Amino acid sequence: MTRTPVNVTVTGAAGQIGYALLFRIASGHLLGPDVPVNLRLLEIPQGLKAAEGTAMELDDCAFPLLRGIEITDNPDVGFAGANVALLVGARPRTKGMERGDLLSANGGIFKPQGKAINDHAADDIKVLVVGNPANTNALIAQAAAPDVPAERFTAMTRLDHNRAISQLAAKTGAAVSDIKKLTIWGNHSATQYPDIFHAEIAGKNAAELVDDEAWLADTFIPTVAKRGAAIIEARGASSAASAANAAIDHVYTWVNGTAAGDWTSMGIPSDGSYGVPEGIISSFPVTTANGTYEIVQGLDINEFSRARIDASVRELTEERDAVRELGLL
Ligand SMILES: NC(=O)C1=CN([C@@H]2O[C@H](COP(=O)(O)OP(=O)(O)OC[C@H]3O[C@@H](n4cnc5c(N)ncnc54)[C@H](O)[C@@H]3O)[C@@H](O)[C@H]2O)C=CC1
Ligand SMILES: O=C([O-])CC(=O)C(=O)O
Repeated sequence: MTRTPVNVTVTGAAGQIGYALLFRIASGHLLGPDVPVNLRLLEIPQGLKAAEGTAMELDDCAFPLLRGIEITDNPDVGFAGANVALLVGARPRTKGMERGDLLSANGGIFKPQGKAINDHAADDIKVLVVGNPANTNALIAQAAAPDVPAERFTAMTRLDHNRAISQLAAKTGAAVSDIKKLTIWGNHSATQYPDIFHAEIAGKNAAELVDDEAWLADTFIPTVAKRGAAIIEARGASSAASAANAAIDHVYTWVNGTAAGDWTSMGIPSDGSYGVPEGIISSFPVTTANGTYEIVQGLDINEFSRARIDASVRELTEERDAVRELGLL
């Protein structure tokens, strides 16, 4: 049986994450090795020529699963019939820009894109926002799409999740594949909280194995939370291949499910679980199955974790209030 191709829209397709992402989508890593895809590349007019160049290279790979590529600067065209949308293009913070300016500039991108998704995407649309500030950009897009179920709008904290697993593996000498049930809570920002209290290393509790709260507070958490800045410092550009890899992981897991005995981290609209105000897009531990996700319930949150979750959630509510004042919600 030939499968109907899945329409995948990528915004910011000519950027550095786009370049690391598109070839992996086309080779079957986003959805699976038997799922054909149509790519829609959405760029601003200045990015169209570079996107055309990338499309030429995609052609040159002769990917068996790639059934078509469309390039546009019109969101209504870019999201038409989209089943999966990866919102990567965003306005970066430039010198002298205040947070309010950044939120306002991104509102100008994510509000119209949310509306275009509302009006033109397929009924089963799944949205991942990568462009920063990812959680609040996802909230802006979601608010502009009242006809799409809110839970289809997600923000990427999978890069933080993967970074945390890697740091924990390095500290304990464990294999990455032995680490399960790690959680990123809150915002994709320096306030995020990587939580190892429920994590397991080869079946044993990670926090008990590490048994070093000073390392947790002074090394692990800041290393994970500030890894983006450290990459910029070292590379002279922000994380691109690892961000693209995390976007692939996020969507693959959402569509294909978490493994038994494990969970992942996704920025999702809060339902009020764990005292996180309903509606804000915050990272939680989630399990996925059949294209849907559920927050892992019943975890015991100790004082150490509570203070850090609350601090990151406070930042998210401040961002929500700021974009509300700007008329973006
Ligand atoms: N959530 C996460 O974990 C991570 C998020 N990021 C964020 O991802 C975003 C993209 O990063 P890069 O690819 O490195 O940036 P980049 O600057 O290389 O590329 C961004 C692309 O977006 C395009 N663009 C801008 N406005 C657009 C619009 N309205 N519609 C369509 N395209 C538009 C630009 O023309 C450019 O080609 C940034 O906001 C970055 O901070 C980066 C790493 C990790
Ligand atoms: O820090 C940045 O600008 C890019 C980013 O989000 C990350 O690497 O986590």
